[in-house]
Amino acid sequence: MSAPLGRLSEYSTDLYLVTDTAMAESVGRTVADTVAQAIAGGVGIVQVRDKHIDDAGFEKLTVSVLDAVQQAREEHGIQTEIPVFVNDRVDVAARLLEQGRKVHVHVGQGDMSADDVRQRIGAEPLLGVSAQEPEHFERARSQEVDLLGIGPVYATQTKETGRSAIGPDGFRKRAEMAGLPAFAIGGIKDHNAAALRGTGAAGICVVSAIMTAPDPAAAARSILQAYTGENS
Ligand SMILES: Cc1ncc(COP(=O)(O)OP(=O)(O)O)c(N)n1
Ligand SMILES: Cc1ncsc1CCOP(=O)(O)O
Ligand SMILES: [Mg+2]
Repeated sequence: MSAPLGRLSEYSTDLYLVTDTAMAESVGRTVADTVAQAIAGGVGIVQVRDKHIDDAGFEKLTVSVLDAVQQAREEHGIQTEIPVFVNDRVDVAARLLEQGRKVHVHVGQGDMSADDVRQRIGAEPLLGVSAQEPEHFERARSQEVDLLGIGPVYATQTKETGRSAIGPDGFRKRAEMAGLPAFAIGGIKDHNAAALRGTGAAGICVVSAIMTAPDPAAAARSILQAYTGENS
């Protein structure tokens, strides 16, 4: 059984895009343009992830994504808010929040602890945590965590995770015991997304299959259709 969506229930959680600047640039696009197109294809949550730029560059990148999200929502008449998560950079998120920008935070097991992040950003922003093991789930449940990223579900070239792919069944088992909304991540494409339907996922997270796609809107639409089984 999947966990209730809690504070995520006001969002479209099925498809969560995690950005990669180098991937977007390799196909001649900006991250902001890619995000805008992906939203047209049905992406409902965005995370800004860039391991290479400094904090000032990351802050600028995040502002460009926030603006692109707003513009895309207006252009496509999307009423539902699309939350933008900051990957790892808690200081940047705190600065943006101080400026009145609405951002959320995602951290992994090797990053700042969820309790410390919460102290830094306050109660309102959403907080996501990467988790793989029962003890990670248990700890997250005792903290003010809103969602978990669980994976890699399939093999991925995007991140050196040091872990074997858990597959849809491995994800299902973990989502069942997680007790928090669980997002599947790692190697998810249109040809393997359907296997995650009915696994208790709150949604699926995608990086390369959208960031490098020639048409990010079409890629998002096709992954979403495969996952939900619904035609848009
Ligand atoms: C939704 C989501 N799930 C998992 C991750 C991975 O986070 P982490 O383990 O901290 O690795 P990096 O992304 O920081 O390399 C994620 N980013 N998002
Ligand atoms: C950030 C992250 N965390 C676990 S797998 C992964 C990368 C997933 O990228 P892709 O969708 O390109 O396989
Ligand atoms: Mg991290």
